[in-house]
Amino acid sequence: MDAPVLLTGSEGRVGRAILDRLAAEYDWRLLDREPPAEERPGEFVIADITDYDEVREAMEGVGAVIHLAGDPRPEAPWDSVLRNNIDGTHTVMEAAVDAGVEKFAFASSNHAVGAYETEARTPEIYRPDDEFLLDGTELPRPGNRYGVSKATGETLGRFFHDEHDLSVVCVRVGNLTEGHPPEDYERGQAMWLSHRDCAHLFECCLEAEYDYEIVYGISDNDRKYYSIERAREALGYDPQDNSAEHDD
Ligand SMILES: NC(=O)C1=CN([C@@H]2O[C@H](COP(=O)(O)OP(=O)(O)OC[C@H]3O[C@@H](n4cnc5c(N)ncnc54)[C@H](O)[C@@H]3O)[C@@H](O)[C@H]2O)C=CC1
Ligand SMILES: O=C1O[C@H](COP(=O)(O)O)[C@@H](O)[C@H](O)[C@H]1O
Repeated sequence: MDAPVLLTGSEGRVGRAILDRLAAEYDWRLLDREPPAEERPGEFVIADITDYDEVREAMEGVGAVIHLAGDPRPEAPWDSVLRNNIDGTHTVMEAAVDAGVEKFAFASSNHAVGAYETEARTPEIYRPDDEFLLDGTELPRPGNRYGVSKATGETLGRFFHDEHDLSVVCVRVGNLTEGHPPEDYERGQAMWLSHRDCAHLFECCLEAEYDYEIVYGISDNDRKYYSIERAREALGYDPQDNSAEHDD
């Protein structure tokens, strides 16, 4: 990818995991409503993703977008996810199409499918010997309004792909923590995404050729109920980390 890459939500946890490892690899254009906390690579645009004109201007000349900006709280109220996650994602995708962007990676979430974790299945599905596996072909099944907003973002991606030919990959990100998986939290260990694998996965989203994809964004954990096969096949994802290697 030679053209600039627009990274929305660059000041957040996922944005920093990406930039820590890929700062020198791309011509970055960073966008966040918060000013940068420290020096960042490339150009920085302070804007709100619900403002079409500001986002369209930031999109000029961009080849690919990694769209992270939004409210990441599973307990976020409807007015916030409606504005930041649904309207914001629609605005960024529309501006991308209008600017002729080729590729769009959308940070979806495990919470788009959280309600598959029924009482009957849990906690067994969080354990290595359980065979239950979601592979990205299942229907969304959110367990909260935040999950609804992420499933909606995936559907917006489908629309902008089918109607406007934008290449879209929706990454259902698991639980990103730095250095080691969440402790005393089986669910978090099953969906751990290390910083190293996170940066690699989003790099794959910038380099691979695809039409419309939904993939799971987790490390190669022994405990898992999300398949990473589609991410391997469609994107060339080759994760290096495994939460089991951090067991005490
Ligand atoms: N951290 C995680 O483990 C996971 C994150 N995700 C998704 O990844 C994305 C990034 O998450 P985090 O980095 O953890 O969140 P974060 O809260 O650390 O970062 C989000 C960034 O987006 C910016 N932002 C929010 N609303 C905005 C708006 N209207 N206009 C411009 N900027 C705005 C914030 O200022 C912040 O810097 C989110 O969409 C989240 O739903 C999904 C699954 C897991
Ligand atoms: O989508 C997200 O998921 C992770 C993991 O969910 P959790 O309910 O196990 O904490 C969450 O930490 C993150 O904030 C959220 O954006």
